[in-house]
Amino acid sequence: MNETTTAPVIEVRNVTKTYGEKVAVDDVTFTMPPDAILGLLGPNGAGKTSLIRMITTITAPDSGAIFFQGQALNGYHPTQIGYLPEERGLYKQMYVGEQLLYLAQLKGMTAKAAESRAREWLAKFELEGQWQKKVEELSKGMQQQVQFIATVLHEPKLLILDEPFSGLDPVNANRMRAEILRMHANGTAVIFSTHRMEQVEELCEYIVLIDRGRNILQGKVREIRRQFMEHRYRLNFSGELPPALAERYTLLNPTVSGVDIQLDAHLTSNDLLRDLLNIGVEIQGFQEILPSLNEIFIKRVSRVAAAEQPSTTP
Ligand SMILES: Nc1ncnc2c1ncn2[C@@H]1O[C@H](COP(=O)(O)OP(=O)(O)OP(=O)(O)O)[C@@H](O)[C@H]1O
Repeated sequence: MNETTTAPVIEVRNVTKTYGEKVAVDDVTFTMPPDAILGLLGPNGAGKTSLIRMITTITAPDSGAIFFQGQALNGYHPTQIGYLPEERGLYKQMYVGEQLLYLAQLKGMTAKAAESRAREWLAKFELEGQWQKKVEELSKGMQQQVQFIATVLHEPKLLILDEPFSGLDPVNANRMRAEILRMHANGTAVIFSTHRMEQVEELCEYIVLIDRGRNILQGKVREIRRQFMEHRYRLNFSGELPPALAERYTLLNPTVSGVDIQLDAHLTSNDLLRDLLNIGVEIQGFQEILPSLNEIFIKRVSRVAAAEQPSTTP
């Protein structure tokens, strides 16, 4: 096996990018995990697109370096990448089929191979009747699916998808999600960029969280959620809650059949369960509450901001 096949698909090392005075990407370092879809997350203006534009060689870093399968990015690598930008970029006046063939040939495919694959892909999205339509005649969602097809047609090693589901109805979003997962299972590396944290939880096992140009958190989603756990449990019960419960614990979000229990850090879930049984709670359900990525993001950002506050002590 040669060295490049075992190297990570993308490695970003100490990359910085400025536009005039604006530092859009500030010393970002991360490596694509070998098996997981990577979620590139951050609020509007965080620097995600600036980073992606460097990975796709549209722009170059001011400092730092990006490696594709162990090689410094070069002019050949864009043919190995499929990029679906947030701002869709199809030629509106061109016919769908003609456009797909044109874009696939730019990525090095022959017209013949591109045509048979384009027809297969259009059929998957039930768009086979659109070959002879102009892009501007399609609905927004259909245009997005055509652009997705243009992104994947040349079977890139790396797929970069910026908000791919925006504007799609649930059926088409699910269809696209299934295709992304299928390609990933077949060995395509995927970077999924979004500010919609809940979508990341459905698709990604690994995240890189960017805020104001900086990488403020990265790792496996499950481990990050554990790291930010708050010893909080959701209890579902039947009947009345014994008053002793409220005397012993901090209770949150009560409803007629459920309540969240905040536990002191030195107690375990088994301690709590034992106590609930002793008190006489009729337990219907019991589950640890893991924080959502949204909550983690807000917490992490506020921690970073607090650490950056200038000291008020003289
Ligand atoms: N060509 C440019 N010239 C000047 N400033 C830019 C340019 N491109 C981006 N910026 C600035 O760099 C910062 C990062 O922008 P970027 O588009 O990378 O963010 P983003 O995370 O992709 O945001 P969004 O989720 O809104 O797409 C922003 O403050 C933006 O205004």
